[in-house]
Amino acid sequence: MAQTSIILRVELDHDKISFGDVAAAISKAGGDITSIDVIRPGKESSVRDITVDVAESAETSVVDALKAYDGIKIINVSDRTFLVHLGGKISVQPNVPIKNRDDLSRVYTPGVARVCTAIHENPDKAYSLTIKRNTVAVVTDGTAVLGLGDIGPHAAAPVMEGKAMLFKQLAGVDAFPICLDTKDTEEIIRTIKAMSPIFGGINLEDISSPRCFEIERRLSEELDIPVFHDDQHGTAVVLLAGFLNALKVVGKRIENVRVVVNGIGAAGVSICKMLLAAGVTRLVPVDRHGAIVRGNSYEYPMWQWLAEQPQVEETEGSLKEVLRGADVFIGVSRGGLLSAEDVCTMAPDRIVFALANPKPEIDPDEAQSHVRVLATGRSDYPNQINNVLCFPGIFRGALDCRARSINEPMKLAAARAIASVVTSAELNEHYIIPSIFNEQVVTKVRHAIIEAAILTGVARRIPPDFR
Ligand SMILES: NC(=O)C1=CN([C@@H]2O[C@H](COP(=O)(O)OP(=O)(O)OC[C@H]3O[C@@H](n4cnc5c(N)ncnc54)[C@H](O)[C@@H]3O)[C@@H](O)[C@H]2O)C=CC1
Ligand SMILES: CC(=O)C(=O)O
Ligand SMILES: [Mg+2]
Repeated sequence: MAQTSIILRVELDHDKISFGDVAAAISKAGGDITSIDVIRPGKESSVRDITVDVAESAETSVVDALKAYDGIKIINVSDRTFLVHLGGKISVQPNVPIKNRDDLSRVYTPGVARVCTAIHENPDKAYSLTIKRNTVAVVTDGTAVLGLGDIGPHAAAPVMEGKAMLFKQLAGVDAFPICLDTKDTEEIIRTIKAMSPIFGGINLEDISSPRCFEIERRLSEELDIPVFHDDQHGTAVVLLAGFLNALKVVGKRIENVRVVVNGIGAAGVSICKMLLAAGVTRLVPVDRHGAIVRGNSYEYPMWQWLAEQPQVEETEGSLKEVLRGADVFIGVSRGGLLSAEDVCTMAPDRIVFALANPKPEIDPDEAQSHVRVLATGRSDYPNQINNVLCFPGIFRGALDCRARSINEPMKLAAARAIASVVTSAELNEHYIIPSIFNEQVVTKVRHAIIEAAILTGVARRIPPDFR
């Protein structure tokens, strides 16, 4: 069950209520007290901050239970998730201090002019003399933010700031969130191209399909730095890693399994492509209207491409109809589409990847006892399939070897690297994918990316540890 943590600031009238009564009321309403701070002690009354872990669904019950008591005044209820967002989550820090005029004249005018001239004479020097070497733009237009949809560029910012934090903490990459106030494909392409000189790579994020395909394709062709739409390829890379390991757990072979992928948008298209490249022979892509079927015609080029692949089935039907007998379900659509009854129609030893965020396609608590392997995009359940397992290492590797692009062999190598972090001795139903805090993940993905970039000729520099 999804948990949250709240801080209740309360004033207690000691003649009317004891702290023991408050603790009992919180516990009865489903809360678990994890810490207590006395903010203002006093004989007659006191003010305390009580931190409570509680299921998201029971948050209001805890507050309502306390309101029912005489002698307790609720001064404030803070949600700890909101508290970590106060003032934004990142900032820019200088690498060198400016302590005197001499420092000033070197980091800024007049000294800086000589450095500008050197870059003007040799643009490659931008990599050694500016932040370009280590900086990635995380760019969105706010049109497909998590599973929340088109919530706009302002509302998308907390996700992009979060990604920037992860880039830095996990891989030492400086990433900057850019939230564009336009949905126009050409304007997005023009804007990203115009700002690209300062960046060593472009991570596109939460841009809805089908525009995201054209934006990525054009930018990849027109820029000489890597452009990577993480919702497409990051998700597909991590999914493939989990998929390969899940098949090992249930003892099925990739060429025999029937796979249903629901939601053929940014993530779904890339997942289908990667599954086919990895050897899946029976694929059923599904979107809102039902299965995408071999031989039919479709308005979106990517759906049309799928309908022309020999591995795509000819069976028409709704999601629930085509799910019958499937070995694997992969959802990258929206939350709450399936029930336990639906997944029970799948083949024995079923594998379910319910990846919609924040609410999976099926409630994990409901699905758990009916499937052999369950994975979601969430951090509060085992087997978290999240592109954060991939993008820090991918960009660390791409920046270190100054890759021109991130190609298919590099993505496949990254997927295998992630899968390999889980050893056969460790592999089980609840551990098909490593934790994002496993330090081997970034190291192995970086190594795989550089190796594949060198082999495929897109590396412009051989990092010292590869010489
Ligand atoms: N766990 C992870 O690492 C990731 C999860 N996701 C999640 O996957 C979902 C989709 O993300 P994107 O591909 O970026 O969005 P998108 O907007 O590009 O694609 C969503 C697709 O789902 C389809 N869809 C919507 N409702 C549907 C329904 N009831 N049945 C079948 N198809 C339906 C839409 O028509 C669209 O084609 C989101 O919930 C997102 O949070 C996306 C990327 C990474
Ligand atoms: C994880 C992610 O990128 C998404 O849900 O959109
Ligand atoms: Mg995303």
